[in-house]
Amino acid sequence: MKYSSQKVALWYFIVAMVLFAAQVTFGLLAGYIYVAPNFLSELVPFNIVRMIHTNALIVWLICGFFGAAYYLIPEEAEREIHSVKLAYIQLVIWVVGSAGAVISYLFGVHEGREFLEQPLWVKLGIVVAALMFLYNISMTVLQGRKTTITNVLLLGLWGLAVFFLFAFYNPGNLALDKMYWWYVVHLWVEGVWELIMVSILGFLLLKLTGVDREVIDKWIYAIAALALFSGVLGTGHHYYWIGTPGYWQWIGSIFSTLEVAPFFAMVVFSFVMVWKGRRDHPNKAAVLWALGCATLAFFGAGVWGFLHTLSSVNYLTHGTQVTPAHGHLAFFGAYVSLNLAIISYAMPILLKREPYNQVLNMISFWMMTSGMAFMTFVLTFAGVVQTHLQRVMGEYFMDVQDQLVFFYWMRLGSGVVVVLGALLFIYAMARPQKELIEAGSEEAAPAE
Ligand code: HEM
Ligand code: HEM
Ligand SMILES: [Fe+2]
Repeated sequence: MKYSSQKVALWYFIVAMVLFAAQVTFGLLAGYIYVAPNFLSELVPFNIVRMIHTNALIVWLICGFFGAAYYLIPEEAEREIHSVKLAYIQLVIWVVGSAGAVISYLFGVHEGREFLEQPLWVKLGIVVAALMFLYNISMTVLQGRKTTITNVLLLGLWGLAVFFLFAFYNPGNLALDKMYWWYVVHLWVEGVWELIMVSILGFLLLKLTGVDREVIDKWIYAIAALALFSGVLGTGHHYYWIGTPGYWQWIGSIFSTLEVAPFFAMVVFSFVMVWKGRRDHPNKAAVLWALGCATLAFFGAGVWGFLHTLSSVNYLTHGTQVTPAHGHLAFFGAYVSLNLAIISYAMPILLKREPYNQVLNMISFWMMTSGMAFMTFVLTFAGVVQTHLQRVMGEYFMDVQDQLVFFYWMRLGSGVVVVLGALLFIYAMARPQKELIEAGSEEAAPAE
């Protein structure tokens, strides 16, 4: 750790990991309700469990991004964070808001609109925390060295905050409501979050492989441009059936197909950097997560996204189990893995524990990855069967659901593996380093 204010990141990562554990646990609960529909139905109905699962996901991913920014910006800008105190106040607001949202949901208080269910006061809290954050990191960058990594990261984080503002606009007209809803949901994950992804990956590859900064910079700019070029009009793939004009079928199909390009470029980027890299970095787990992130994002977002993105295909698959098959692998590959990569890299340094025992971390990678991959396959099969029976043969929704129960059991099984993997990851990060303490090797210099 070069700058003492980087320590703030540690607390963001800890909060992120606690919420991560909660998120996957509620996923498991939702998966169990799918096979035992009456479970908890009076106490905490399925829609509330699902809400906590998806909201906790978004909240911990963003908390991880905050941590990543507080960790890497001092190193990139070559100065301490503008205000450490502000960063801690921001975290407190974040935690209070998250807890407030969960408690509200448990009492059935929410605003509807998937992913944006937070009560108004929580939404306002999110904006206040985001403003504090943007002010803090922007001041740090403006007064320090400006790099491609900080430029693109800042653009992504500002974009994240700006598009969230559409959560406050809730028109009564259902078509308009849906249109603006996608401004948040789509323009985040297939727009500005990709900028966050490529800049954090770029930072990790820079540190882990020792490749020249100029090379990394060119890739970052090219990928950021590709992401925005394809992703903005790619929003059209959500405008097929909501009452928007027919030309969206063409625009959405063409531009969202192009969205595969930035994800493919990120795979090439990561592997080429690791192959070219001169540095044999001791943190193999972080390298594994970084490569896994690019690869799984390509499959989850790119391949599984393309599967149902052409309007002629989406006409049949819209809202079937194909959608969560894609949603799970895309979120896991792109943004969960990204966070776990930067946490794997930064936590040992923040805790002055490097080189740490990475075997457990790497086992957790394979557990989570194989669990999520299996879940994706199972849901894809379920989705194909559902599409055929329900959309082609015209059978009733609930009759078809009854025939899919075998797939839902397998989804539950893979979910158990994912949750165990997640807990193992947290344990691997938090575990005191016995070997090191015994060997008295505390002076082992932490590699950057
Ligand atoms: C990391 C990036 C991505 C993430 C995290 C992601 C996540 C999601 C999620 C969660 C949904 C479900 C939304 C809902 O209805 O509630 C969704 C829908 C969809 N995604 Fe993605 N996605 C990503 C990238 C892509 C890409 C690159 C494509 C196309 C190539 C794509 C195509 C689609 C389509 C067509 C739908 C609508 C499914 C339907 O009609 O039911 N996604 N995505
Ligand atoms: C880090 C891992 C996970 C991520 C990123 C994730 C993400 C998501 C997302 C984005 C959705 C909304 C999907 C959509 O609208 O298409 C969702 C719903 C859901 N997830 Fe997860 N999830 C994860 C882990 C799990 C686990 C371990 C389970 C356990 C079985 C699970 C079970 C469910 C269920 C049952 C739903 C509701 C699906 C529905 O309404 O049909 N998830 N998850
Ligand atoms: Fe989309």
